[in-house]
Amino acid sequence: MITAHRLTKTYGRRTAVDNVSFTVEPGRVTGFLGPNGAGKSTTMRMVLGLDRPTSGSVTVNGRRYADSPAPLREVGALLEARALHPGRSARDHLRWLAVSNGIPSARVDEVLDLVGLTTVAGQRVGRFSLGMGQRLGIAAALLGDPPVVVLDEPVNGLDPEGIRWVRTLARDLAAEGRTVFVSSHLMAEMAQTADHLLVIGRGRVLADCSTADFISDHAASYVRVRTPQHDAVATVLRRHGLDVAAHGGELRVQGLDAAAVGELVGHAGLLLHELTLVRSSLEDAFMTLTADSVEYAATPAGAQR
Ligand SMILES: Nc1ncnc2c1ncn2[C@@H]1O[C@H](COP(=O)(O)OP(=O)(O)OP(=O)(O)O)[C@@H](O)[C@H]1O
Repeated sequence: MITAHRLTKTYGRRTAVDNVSFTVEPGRVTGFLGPNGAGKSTTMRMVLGLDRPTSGSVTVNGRRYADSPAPLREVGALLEARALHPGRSARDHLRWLAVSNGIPSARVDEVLDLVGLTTVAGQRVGRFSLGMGQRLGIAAALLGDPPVVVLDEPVNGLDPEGIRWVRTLARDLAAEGRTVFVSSHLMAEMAQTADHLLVIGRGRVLADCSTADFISDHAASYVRVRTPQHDAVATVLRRHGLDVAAHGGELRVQGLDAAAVGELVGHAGLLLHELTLVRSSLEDAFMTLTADSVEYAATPAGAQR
């Protein structure tokens, strides 16, 4: 379990992480979501003792990571920046890590196999693609068979097969009872991987809830109505207290499900050409939630004046 209590990190006058409290529970995948610059990496670095909090604290299984006698056996981590010796082979890189952490070298071949790098284990890592580097980073994270796994943007640079592999791996690790904390700026990807979501923007927690609750709370829906009797239908629906907005040739209706909207229109003796429940995508929900906290927002062309 990872527990952060009023965790804060400032760099000069900039507050990267602002009074953040959360727990990451074992046995499930917790997705750590936020737009670029939200403070995800800084938080993860503090979890791993690589950055010192300005105030507040964070513990892993009840103690600070820096106080752990065998860190690699306690927490496995993949961080965004890769620090690899380019001339070393993948196997040598892992062997070196294993030896320096008192892990039997037989474990090296196990993790190479687990991440699908066995056939290229003798190649120099300097020639690895981004995706192979990510796999090697994950192999290193799993070397100590740790109960807590922290992955910062693990799907960066992976192809669709690789992305699916990371998703399955994260879920398998959680199913084994481990604490799995995975960051991403991709909402849709996280929705498929994580059981629980921690969403941050500008260093603050915006949501801390199950993925299912996030979807039902934030992914708005409306009923699309197409009718040749546009104005009459809008009047009837509004008279029943529904929120009706005209968009081009369609009406967007909120407040009742599609069947109930259809019945109201039918009872009024009016015609319907289309009745569809439209859900906004999760990506839209995430953008709406974090809109005020995006560090580098593009201004739509023409909106500058
Ligand atoms: N070493 C540092 N010195 C100064 N500012 C920093 C430092 N590290 C991070 N920041 C700032 O802190 C804020 C949070 O950065 P962080 O990298 O944690 O965000 P992030 O959510 O991981 O974003 P990304 O997905 O872009 O990596 C940003 O405004 C960033 O510019």
